[in-house]
This record gives sequence, C-alpha cells and structure tokens, in this order.
Amino acid sequence: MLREEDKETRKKKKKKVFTLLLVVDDENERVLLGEKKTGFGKGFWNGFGGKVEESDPTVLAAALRELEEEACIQALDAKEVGRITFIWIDEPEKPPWLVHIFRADTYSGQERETEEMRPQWFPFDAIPFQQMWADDQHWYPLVLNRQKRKNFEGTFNFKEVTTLVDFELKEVQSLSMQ
Ligand SMILES: Nc1nc2c([nH]c(=O)n2[C@H]2C[C@H](O)[C@@H](COP(=O)(O)OP(=O)(O)OP(=O)(O)O)O2)c(=O)[nH]1
Repeated sequence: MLREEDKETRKKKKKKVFTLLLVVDDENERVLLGEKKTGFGKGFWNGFGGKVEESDPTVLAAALRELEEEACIQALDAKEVGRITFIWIDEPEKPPWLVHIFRADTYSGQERETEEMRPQWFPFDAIPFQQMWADDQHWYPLVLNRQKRKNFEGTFNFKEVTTLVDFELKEVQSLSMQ
C-alpha cells in the first residue's frame, strides 16, 4: 500500500495522457458505449478514446479523432467534464495516466462497429458496470446527471492492473490547469 506522501509524489509525476468520450442521449436516457475488441481493457465496455498523440492539435481534437476512428461518428458539441488520474501503485516505474473525460449530446453520422469497438446504446439504469473498469460506477453518475453542471476530478489507485484499491473524487466548478 502506498503511504499518503508517496501518493502525492506519484500524482505529480509526468503523466501519460488519454481521452475518453461519452455520447449521451438525454431524451431517451441512454449512453453509447463500445465493447473493446483489442488491446488494453479488451472485453470491457467503455466510452471511446485513446492516447493523445503528438500530432493532435488539442486534447479535444484527440477525443474527436478517437471517436471517429472507433465508432465512425463525429461529435458536434463535445465538452470536457472531468479529469481522472490513474495510479498503478504496484508498478512504480509506470507513469500515472491522466484521462480527460468528454461528454457529447449531439453527433453526425451513424455509429458502426470497427476493428477496435462494437458500439451499443445502454439505458442509464442498465449500464454494465460488472463488465467495465472498477472506477466507472463511481464517476459515471457525474457525467450522466448534468443538472448541476459541475465538473469533477479524481484519482484512482489500482493494483494488479484492474483491482481498485482506493480513490478520491470531487466535484469542481472548473477543471484545474494541468
Ligand atoms: N472508463 C475507463 N476508461 C479507462 C480507464 N482506464 C483507461 O485507460 N481508460 C480508457 C482511456 C482510453 O480511452 C482507453 C485506453 O486507451 P487505448 O489503450 O485504447 O489507447 P489507444 O487506442 O490510443 O491505443 P492503441 O491500442 O491504439 O495503442 O481506456 C478506466 O479505468 N475507466
């Protein structure tokens, strides 16, 4: 287990940056997820996203690119709503991962299965959390319930890749500079 001061040190290390975008259909109370078919997190349902590349002009552009690559649709109003840091407590050499979470309410195109993802709509009350990353059940409600229009930031400590050890999560007025 990491001591509190070690956690603080690890959080400040240079991070690897990712995006994750959730397409939400508020009217029908459902969210578009994809079953990941390859690589890290294979078999899990997730939003669409991936690593931010040097060639991406912005993090938002990276999020839009990944959505298009993985589900063949173009988000029209994507907005960053949260930032989550993942710390791999039993792998000291592995940098923390920073995931920028986006929500989109409108899009163009027709979602399609790709080599990476099989898209499917899920009602808000039937999200398959048992087949998702362990942190998701904690922060999804903050993305889906946008009544309060607050953003969120969190840190999740994992061991053995998929076991969630502990976490902190808070709502914030605006996202911090990173
Ligand atoms: N919901 C959720 N998403 C996560 C967690 N951890 C985590 O990396 N992700 C997301 C962030 C990214 O969108 C995605 C991992 O990126 P990726 O490995 O698919 O990246 P990529 O497509 O660029 O990679 P590649 O396979 O093309 O090399 O998974 C988590 O705990 N919960």
